[in-house]
Amino acid sequence: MAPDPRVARAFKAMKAIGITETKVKPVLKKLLKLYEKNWELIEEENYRVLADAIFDEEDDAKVSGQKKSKFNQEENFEEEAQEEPLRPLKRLRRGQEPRVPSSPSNASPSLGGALLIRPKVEEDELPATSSQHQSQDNVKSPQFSSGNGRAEIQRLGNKGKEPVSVHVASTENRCIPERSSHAVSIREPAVESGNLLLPKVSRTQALIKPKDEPFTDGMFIDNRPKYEVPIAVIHPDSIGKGDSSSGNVSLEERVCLGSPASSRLDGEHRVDGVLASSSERSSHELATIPEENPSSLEIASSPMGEVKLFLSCNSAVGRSNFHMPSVDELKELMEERCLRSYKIIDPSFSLMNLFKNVCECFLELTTNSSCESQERLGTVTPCDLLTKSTARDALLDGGSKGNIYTTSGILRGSVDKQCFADVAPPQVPRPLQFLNGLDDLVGTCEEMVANGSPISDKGDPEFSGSCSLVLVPQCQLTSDELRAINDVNDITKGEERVEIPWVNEISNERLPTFYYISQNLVYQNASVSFSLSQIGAEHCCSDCFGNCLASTSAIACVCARQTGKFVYTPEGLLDEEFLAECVTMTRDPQQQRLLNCRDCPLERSKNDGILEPCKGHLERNIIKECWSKCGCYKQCGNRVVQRGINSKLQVFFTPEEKGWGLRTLEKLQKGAFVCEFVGEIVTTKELYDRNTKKHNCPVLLDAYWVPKGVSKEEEALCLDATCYGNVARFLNHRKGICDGPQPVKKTGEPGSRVERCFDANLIEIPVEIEGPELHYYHLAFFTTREVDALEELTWDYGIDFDDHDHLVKPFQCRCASKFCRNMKRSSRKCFCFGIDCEMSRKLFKYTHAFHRDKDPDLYPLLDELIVSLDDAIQWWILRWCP
Ligand SMILES: C[S@@+](CC[C@H](N)C(=O)[O-])C[C@H]1O[C@@H](n2cnc3c(N)ncnc32)[C@H](O)[C@@H]1O
Repeated sequence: MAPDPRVARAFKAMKAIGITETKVKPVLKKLLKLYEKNWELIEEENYRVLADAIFDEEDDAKVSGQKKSKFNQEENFEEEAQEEPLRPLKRLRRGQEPRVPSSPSNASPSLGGALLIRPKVEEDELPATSSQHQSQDNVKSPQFSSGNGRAEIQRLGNKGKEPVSVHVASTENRCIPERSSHAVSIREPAVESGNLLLPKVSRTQALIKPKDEPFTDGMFIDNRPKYEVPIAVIHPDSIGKGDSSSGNVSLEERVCLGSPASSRLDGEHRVDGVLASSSERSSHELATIPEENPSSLEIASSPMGEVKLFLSCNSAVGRSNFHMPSVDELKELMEERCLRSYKIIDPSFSLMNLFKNVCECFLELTTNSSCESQERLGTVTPCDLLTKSTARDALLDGGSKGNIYTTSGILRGSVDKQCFADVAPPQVPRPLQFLNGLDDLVGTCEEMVANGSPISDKGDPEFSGSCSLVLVPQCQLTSDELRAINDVNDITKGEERVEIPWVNEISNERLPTFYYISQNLVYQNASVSFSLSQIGAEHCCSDCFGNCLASTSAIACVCARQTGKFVYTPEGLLDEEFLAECVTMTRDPQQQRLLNCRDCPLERSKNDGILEPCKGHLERNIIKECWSKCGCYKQCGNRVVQRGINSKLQVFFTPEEKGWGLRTLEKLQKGAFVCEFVGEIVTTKELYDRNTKKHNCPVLLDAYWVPKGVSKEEEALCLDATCYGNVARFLNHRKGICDGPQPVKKTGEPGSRVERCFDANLIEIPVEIEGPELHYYHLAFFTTREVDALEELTWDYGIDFDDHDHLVKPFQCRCASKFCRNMKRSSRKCFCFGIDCEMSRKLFKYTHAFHRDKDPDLYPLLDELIVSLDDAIQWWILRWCP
């Protein structure tokens, strides 16, 4: 008959750690019986229970052998010893001396009556006195024990399910009262073969070195069983007697770790070798571990008598208790993990696991470090914005779970993809940098494993010990790369009222480098002056008070006079009528009014003094906001743009090969202010002097050129956001939202030409804020319609893609709009009307413009005709043109 595969697996697992089948068989049999064939418990943690039971059996066999030879008696002992290995609990009474009565009332006060809460299964199957004896033994002999030097903890099944808990039942406070605030350094106590219940760290999964520490970090994870264990006890006789500061007094005589409350290893009173209530964390002093004794403990005490041990793991200690790990601590931890845990027992040893443990070790020891401490030690330099816990997640999960940058939910996954999809260091800036840094640590660790040699201190003598172990190398990222990484959660670096994160869900490309500014800055020659003396009262509503919008007469507010009404609603949205007007004026070719200047500064700049005919500047509506010189308050409803960005925005990498774009993370109402276009204020001349290829996103501030008759070079201004700019620099050119053929409608009706102009969901509107600097104004973007969350925000650059002499170098537009002006038409010959359809479009455009100016009466008729024809042509083009 084929062996039971589970049995075979158990044999195999044991074989891997050098235990023969002969040894396994009887123990396994007994365990199965004990656990009622609950294999899970046996298989758990790589057959830990089984391995332990076998080891225990071996130990006991030895002990019994010794006893036999010594006393040559106790005939029943062997029988008993044979039973014991079956119960992992047996460990707790190994080496026990004659048992004392089991009544809890007899428990030694020095232990507070440590009781062993056993699983029911044990009560059912073990002699009733057994557990009682165990606990009483421990009560009676409060000595540190670890048998073979290990602190021990056993998880057993309660009916095969629940772990054993060891409770400190007494509420007596065993702390030495009125301890003066002093530090005590205590060496590892001499241990005797065991009487005291101490937690045992699993051989296979030990993450924390158990040698000197009674507890493992794993114990403090909330959803794990809570162990209530007396860590150290004070002999009743020694209380009040001993000089607590005396180095001659033994540990058990002098120290009680924590109050009764803090002796519970739960919640607040975490013990990483440390017990302390969080409220008193600040008043501890630290004793240094003597160099020669790497395994000694650091003990701090507070005036309240609380004592705190700083052992090797501080991950659960609060920030204020930050303890920078020393070389010895790290070494101890590593030794335990690498030498003991891995070398001896773990059958599934792998370098990767080792590596993970190194990382975890490192992180555990630094998790609570403050930024300053990290900086001081030169640790994790490029990673300092990444929380240690997330770094750990990233490291330990290999990024599979994502969530590298957890502070922004939106970033999840994408950043993960970006950082971990590719192993190439430049594309995995932060985590890889971190991993690279740990290479050294791993190397050192491996060396240590191989040689058993301590880690050498090669760090700055000032930080001797710790420094050499914090082996994160010099930052290998360029400052640009670092900037991109650091700005991931907020490209504004705090310049705006809101954070604006970036995300790339498409590729590994990082955000281009630029300097975020939230206000326009003058580059060099631009003549922009905000001197208060220049701004007369006639341009400010000096007579207003409070909120201008609340005043009964809009005209009372000088600022509103320019538009004839307030353009903002009390909700801060653009007035619908005003918005519609702006849209038609800006986007509808029929409504656009192009104004030509005689001496166009733009043409002059472009052609180096050679005057070309002006191509025309769009006439626009302008908003005048109240400002500091006005009588109203800052909260006045006529101040919207100047308050800055208020929506949740995100820079993202577009899937349509448009590069980066901007989107909203929340629904935006129609007429909502989104952002201003901020950049360097440059003269058109300065702009052309720059490399025009690089600077392809300038914005002309030309709304007043004609009326004001701008002719001075320093007053012909543009905004260039290429190097210095705000989030608007990521706004792409309009994106199509219309699907299917558009019905031919009259102007202004849904589906008409105007409707198409809503292709872009933002519109730019000039805003005067500071004063009547007519050649300078702010350019603000407002939504032209309701915009859904995650929708890309776009505006119509107003590019004439056919005009190759344009300031903005045309790009291959991928707006996807049916009405895209950059449709590839050159090769398209259309046979509608027997002419090239590009030509036909132009023809209609110009005819229309001509007739509108020349013959207003003809306009409505012509308009309708053109709309019909143009739509027909476009429909034809889309349908039939090659
Ligand atoms: C103001 S920037 C917008 C942000 C830019 N996408 C980026 O990655 O930084 C303008 C540039 O974006 C690209 N772009 C904007 N709209 C586009 C569109 N509809 N189709 C293709 N490219 C576009 C062009 O390269 C253009 O020069």
